[in-house]
Amino acid sequence: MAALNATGTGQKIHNFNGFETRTPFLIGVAGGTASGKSTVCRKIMEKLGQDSIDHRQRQVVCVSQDSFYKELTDEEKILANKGLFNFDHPDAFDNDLIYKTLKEILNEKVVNVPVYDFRKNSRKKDEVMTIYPADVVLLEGILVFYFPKIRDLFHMKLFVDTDPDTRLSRREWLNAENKRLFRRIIFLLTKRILNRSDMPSIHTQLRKTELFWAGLVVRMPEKHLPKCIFLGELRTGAYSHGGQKKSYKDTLKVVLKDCNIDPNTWETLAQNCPAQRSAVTKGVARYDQHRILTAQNKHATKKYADVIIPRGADNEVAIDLIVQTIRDLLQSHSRFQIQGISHDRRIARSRHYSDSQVTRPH
Ligand SMILES: Nc1ncnc2c1ncn2[C@@H]1O[C@H](COP(=O)(O)OP(=O)(O)O)[C@@H](O)[C@H]1O
Ligand SMILES: Nc1ccn([C@@H]2O[C@H](COP(=O)(O)O)[C@@H](O)[C@H]2O)c(=O)n1
Repeated sequence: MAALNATGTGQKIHNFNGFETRTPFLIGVAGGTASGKSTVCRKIMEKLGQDSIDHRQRQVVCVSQDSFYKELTDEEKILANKGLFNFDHPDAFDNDLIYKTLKEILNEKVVNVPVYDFRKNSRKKDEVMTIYPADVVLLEGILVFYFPKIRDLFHMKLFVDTDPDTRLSRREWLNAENKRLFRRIIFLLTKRILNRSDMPSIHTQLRKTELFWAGLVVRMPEKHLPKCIFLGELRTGAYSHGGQKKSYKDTLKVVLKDCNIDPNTWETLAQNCPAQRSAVTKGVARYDQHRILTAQNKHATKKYADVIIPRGADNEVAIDLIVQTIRDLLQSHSRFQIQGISHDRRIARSRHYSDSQVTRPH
């Protein structure tokens, strides 16, 4: 499957399934949330004996797309805390940084990738993960095949295909008192139920309710308490006591934009109940349509995979085949071999390394 040509310059070129590539060999691992992407990658690393090697010396390294979640704006943070931010959308990731990082990895550069804190929906301050040049680099994530520019960088594409009910029923999740996992369970559960009953997503329903409620507040007589609280703040952009700045105004603005309604003319529109109802109904339908299309595109990325791994990490046969392919790739180098047979590479590599790494790849 994998062959090697020696060039006049001593550079090694793989010939893998008909196309030539220099090391490192880039493998994309996609699949739904909790399908077992990380577990499959961990197993691959273990079977290749890479997990026990110092991270600066590894021939195979694994990076997660999760490291590239974008920093949220203040408005988005408020939405995220309410469970209204869609972390499963391709634009939730810093795709330019993913592309730049992969290009640097392909050029055998030492790269630093952010470390993501799911509890804070934010990158960890002052912490990065240093990826040292390796021969095989795995990038795992829910949407690594979504954008053609990134997808085209992979030499091999794997898709971990675990059915949604299994993903949902992973028992460890239920024991974990962890906000992120809890959110994922709720997300998968509601998605399953809503898909089966052909109802709009929870994101869409929440947006619809929020906009109808916001319209009602606009039409209330001036002295009514909800109007004083919400629209007082909306008009002046004031701080709420002990709360975040302009929270109502900002979240409403994001929801209006999602539904293609102009926030500047919203109050005028909301004074006219039938007009507001019609605009909200249309806007929400458009939002839901867009959400469905994105979800379909996301799901459709499976078609780009070279290898589909049913049952995820339980599929030892598939994992062994992938491991053997990587072994073949590594062993086709004359200077070094996997599992410590040769040390030439470590010596040759040592001049690249700096001691600046803060954390290690998993
Ligand atoms: N084959 C499996 N059997 C049982 N539990 C699994 C299996 N694969 C993964 N898990 C568990 O399911 C959860 C999600 O797996 P993970 O590999 O993190 O998925 P992903 O990276 O796709 O989100 C983890 O708690 C993991 O231990
Ligand atoms: N702040 C965040 C960011 C992402 N998520 C969810 O995590 C899932 C991706 O994780 P994988 O382990 O499956 O790669 C994805 O479904 C996001 O919705 C989150 O909950 N909070």
